[in-house]
Amino acid sequence: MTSAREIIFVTGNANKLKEVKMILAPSENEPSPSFTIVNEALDLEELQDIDLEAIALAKCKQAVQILGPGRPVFVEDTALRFDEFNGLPGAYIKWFVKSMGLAKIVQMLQPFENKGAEAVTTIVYADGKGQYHTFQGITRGTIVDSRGPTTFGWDSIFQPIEGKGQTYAEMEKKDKNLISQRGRAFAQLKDFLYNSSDNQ
Ligand SMILES: O=c1[nH]c(=O)c2ncn([C@@H]3O[C@H](COP(=O)(O)OP(=O)(O)OP(=O)(O)O)[C@@H](O)[C@H]3O)c2[nH]1
Ligand SMILES: [Mg+2]
Repeated sequence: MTSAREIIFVTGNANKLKEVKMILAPSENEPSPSFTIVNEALDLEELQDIDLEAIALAKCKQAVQILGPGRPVFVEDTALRFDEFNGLPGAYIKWFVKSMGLAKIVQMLQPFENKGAEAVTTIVYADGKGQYHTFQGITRGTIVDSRGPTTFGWDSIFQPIEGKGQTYAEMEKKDKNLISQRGRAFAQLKDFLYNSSDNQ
């Protein structure tokens, strides 16, 4: 029996890792994949840019450089774009959450009627043969006063349009994964990895 090929997910974010493992796992009637996901919690430098694909690609190239070529690796970068702010904070949301806290982020939109936002996850996968592949998922929603546990980033202030009026933080993980930007982006990576062993 040959052992499963390892694919490395480089992230320092335990909440992302948990969701991604769930999303990439085989569903009930799917055979087990020929790979396993392993985590490397490298602290990668992040490009300061508006271009989400450029940020994720730079992150992945850095991971390949650190881990060495020939190993399949992926990273993801997640942004929260406010309509009223022409897409900002975008990838900078991490620093807004860290420095200001959720209540002040909600307050930033108070003068405006439009509380629309979109969550975007951009994945870059390096296939071990020198090719980079990009996948992106988007979920639209509204910024609301914090509801639910505040254990993951801005989950408690983002209410997806397609949910049942709940914030991400109030939803069961499996329900969040069905409609989330991460669920959508990783469904594409899953398809790509499951449908050809050449891709690993
Ligand atoms: O409420 C949330 N629901 C989500 O679904 C979600 N996904 C990411 N985030 C947060 O948004 C920033 C992204 O920054 P980010 O992509 O650079 O991540 P990170 O630096 O934490 O990890 P990584 O870069 O090592 O993978 C970080 O503050 C994350 O905590 C989320 N918050
Ligand atoms: Mg990061």
